[in-house]
Amino acid sequence: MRYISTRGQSPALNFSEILLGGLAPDGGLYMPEQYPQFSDADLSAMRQMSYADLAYTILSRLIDDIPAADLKAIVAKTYTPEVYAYARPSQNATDITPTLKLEDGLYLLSLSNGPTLAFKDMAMQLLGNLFEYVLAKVGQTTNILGATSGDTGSAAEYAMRGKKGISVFMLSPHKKMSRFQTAQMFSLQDDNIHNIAVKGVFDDCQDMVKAVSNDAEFKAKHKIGAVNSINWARVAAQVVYYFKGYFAVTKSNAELVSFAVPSGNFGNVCAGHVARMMGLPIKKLVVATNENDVLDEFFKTGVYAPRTSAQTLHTSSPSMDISKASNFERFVFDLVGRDSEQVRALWSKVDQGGAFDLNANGLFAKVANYGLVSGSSNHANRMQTIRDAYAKYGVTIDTHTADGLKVALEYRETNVPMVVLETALPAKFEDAVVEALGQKPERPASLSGLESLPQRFDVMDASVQAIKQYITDKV
Ligand SMILES: Cc1ncc(COP(=O)(O)O)c(C=O)c1O
Ligand SMILES: N[C@@H](CCOP(=O)(O)O)C(=O)O
Repeated sequence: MRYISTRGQSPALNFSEILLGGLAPDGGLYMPEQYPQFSDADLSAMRQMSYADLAYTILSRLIDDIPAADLKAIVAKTYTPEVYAYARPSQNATDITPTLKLEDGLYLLSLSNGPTLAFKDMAMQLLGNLFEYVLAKVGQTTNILGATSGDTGSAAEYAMRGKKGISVFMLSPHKKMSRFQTAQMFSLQDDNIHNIAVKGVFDDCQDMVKAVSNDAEFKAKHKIGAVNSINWARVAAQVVYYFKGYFAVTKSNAELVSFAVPSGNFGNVCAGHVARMMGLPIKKLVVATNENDVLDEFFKTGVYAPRTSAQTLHTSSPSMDISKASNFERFVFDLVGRDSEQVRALWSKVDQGGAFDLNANGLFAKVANYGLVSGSSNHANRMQTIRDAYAKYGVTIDTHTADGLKVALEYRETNVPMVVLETALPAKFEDAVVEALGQKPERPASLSGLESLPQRFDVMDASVQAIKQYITDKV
């Protein structure tokens, strides 16, 4: 499988060649040249597979430059019950992504049972193992530069700590993550982990990462790698759990399923879009945003108008406080029939702080063909949804999952199961859960007292020059 850039001005490359980098040299995002297709017979064969076997079956169609036995071993080592150890008492602890039935036709897909209690572990643990394998093969090291609004950062740091030849430089918005998220990252004392709190919002951090990635000389000199979902491998790994969730709630491939996805950077729902393009019978992909509702605005109006840092709100689902959704470019690439010239024209506006409107050229009307719909949630909605879920189903959910559930309920259809992706465990957002329920959510015993551990981090202005200097000084 070859990978091409959404902006069409970079050479096509193999998976291992795009694994370590972020943006393509032309500023675009890598996409598979074509989507592998899973037939009805394939789906039937995959239905009963373990998570690891399913992951191998899907990923081996996207990765053909790692020997099959090696890829199989990497996947098997990643998706084990020991790595994804947390499970609610009513769930099967050996299931990597257990499904919880809330009521007839409504399910929660638990994606947050990994080491950092968020769905990011699903892909990041695999990335850690893939990086280690590929780096050893080519005898190289890497300095990962990432941006986080709270969960990618800790997932990356837990996946990469102790890995030979890998250092992590993680930018996060200063004082805008939950107490748990902050402590989970900043309490790490490993020499290869560098936490940098940026005076700004997540989008400022992501812009800094993109600017460094766009400086080809600096990128090559300092071997800069990426772990954000601008890295295709993240999206590829996330495709797997849509298949797993689909099989968990259906008996035959003739059934359709809808998924509700708490969204910010559009990486998670982009993986759902890819799964659908590969032949998974998905009816709707419900994009659920918080008050930072740029994506909801697009799917309702056809206008994509990213907001400035000053216009980006600090909410009680802080990991979704994002106004410039990176992976949206991947979806638009498909929407415009993979016409990279059109993508370049649209993003030349976005990259200059502008917006675009897909109504005039008739493209917005085509969005319906992809099953994408949207809605948004605010603080009052999410508090009420957390209370309702607890009262009706006896389940405590986090604020992001609550945004997903709130919007999911607006799009339920008879005979189409709705699966809400649980993107984090409530323990990560304890203060908000206490506000909603008046009691603390449970957390794994190993993480008790996390917030009291000593923290190590540096504070920085949102400056590309400053982060370049910081990396230069440390490596
Ligand atoms: C808990 C949680 N929910 C939802 C999201 C949004 O996912 P995405 O950025 O892939 O749209 C994130 C961050 O990405 C997150 O950390
Ligand atoms: N919500 C994310 C933001 C980064 O998203 P990514 O999927 O592009 O890595 C976070 O928690 O850091």
